[in-house]
Amino acid sequence: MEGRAAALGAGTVLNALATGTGAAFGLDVETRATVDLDPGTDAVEGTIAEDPDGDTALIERCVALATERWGDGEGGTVRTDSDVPLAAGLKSSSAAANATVLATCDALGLTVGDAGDPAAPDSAASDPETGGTAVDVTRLDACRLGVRAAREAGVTVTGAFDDAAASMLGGVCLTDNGEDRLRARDPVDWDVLVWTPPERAYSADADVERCAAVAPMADLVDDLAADGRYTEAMTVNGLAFSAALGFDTDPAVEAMPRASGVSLSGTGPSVVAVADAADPDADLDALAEPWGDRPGTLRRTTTRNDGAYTGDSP
Ligand SMILES: Nc1ncnc2c1ncn2[C@@H]1O[C@H](COP(=O)(O)OP(=O)(O)OP(=O)(O)O)[C@@H](O)[C@H]1O
Ligand SMILES: O=C(O)C1=C[C@@H](O)[C@@H](O)[C@H](O)C1
Repeated sequence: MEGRAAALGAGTVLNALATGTGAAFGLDVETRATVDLDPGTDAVEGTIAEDPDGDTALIERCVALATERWGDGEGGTVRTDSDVPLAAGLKSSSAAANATVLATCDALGLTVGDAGDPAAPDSAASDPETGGTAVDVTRLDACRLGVRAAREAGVTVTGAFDDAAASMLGGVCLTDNGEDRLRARDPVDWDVLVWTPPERAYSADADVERCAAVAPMADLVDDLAADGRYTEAMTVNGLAFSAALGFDTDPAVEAMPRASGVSLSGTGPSVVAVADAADPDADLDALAEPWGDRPGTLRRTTTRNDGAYTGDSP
């Protein structure tokens, strides 16, 4: 019983650590999971290809919760391999959890889709009565199970349903992380430049009190995002949370004349700049020059609106 799936990394519009409301958008970087279920055991053993000594508790918990919910409590093995760097602010834990839950569904022979989720991308074709496709598991349910696993594994502060929804569904997802509720989802088509400094920052270690202090700015970012002004929202978010978490704001200042929006992603350290095709001033090639002089890596990518999938391709 082998199953495979992949889920997206994501960038931040609004960090939820101040108010519990967050927003993130799917990036064209993937984490893939392969799950092999064994009905003869309930033990799960995980491996992270890029980090053989990495903590596998999250992905092991994802398999256990998924077989408990949709299978017969089978154990087995799970392996992730990823283009999303760990602890870099690009939502590696959300991508790993989503890919693992979906790969477990795939191994159980379940169909996964968006039936019955009005906010999800293909819900219009979801009703069997009207000729749509019936599914066994919705992607949002799978996403919520991964968030539960992340809370139980202690790798998140709020549950990070914003990151998980963007990783699972693609597009910009605005969420209430207290209730694991998707408030809004919007497709976006941006070019993206990501600068990842050499250091790493685990979300679970972030200074939550400092983040709470910038709650009035988070409310402003929420208002901008709710109006669909995502690029301005992310720039305000980046300035506020860089200040709260002690990150340099110079990369953002360098980006502002050359990007439609720029933000510290998650709890850092990556900084993500986006270029909207309709913005005549955005020029990520020009931004790559000053950012390229900084230590660390530069990555060019785009947004994705399709999200996570089972099997080997979307
Ligand atoms: N590719 C992966 N495969 C398996 N587990 C992972 C993977 N990435 C992250 N994890 C799990 O999630 C934990 C937290 O990782 P990390 O801090 O990177 O997640 P994050 O909160 O999404 O942060 P960031 O947004 O900075 O990437 C890791 O210790 C590990 O247990
Ligand atoms: O652990 C968490 O709850 C979070 C971590 C960061 O990625 C944030 O960007 C996100 O909004 C919430």
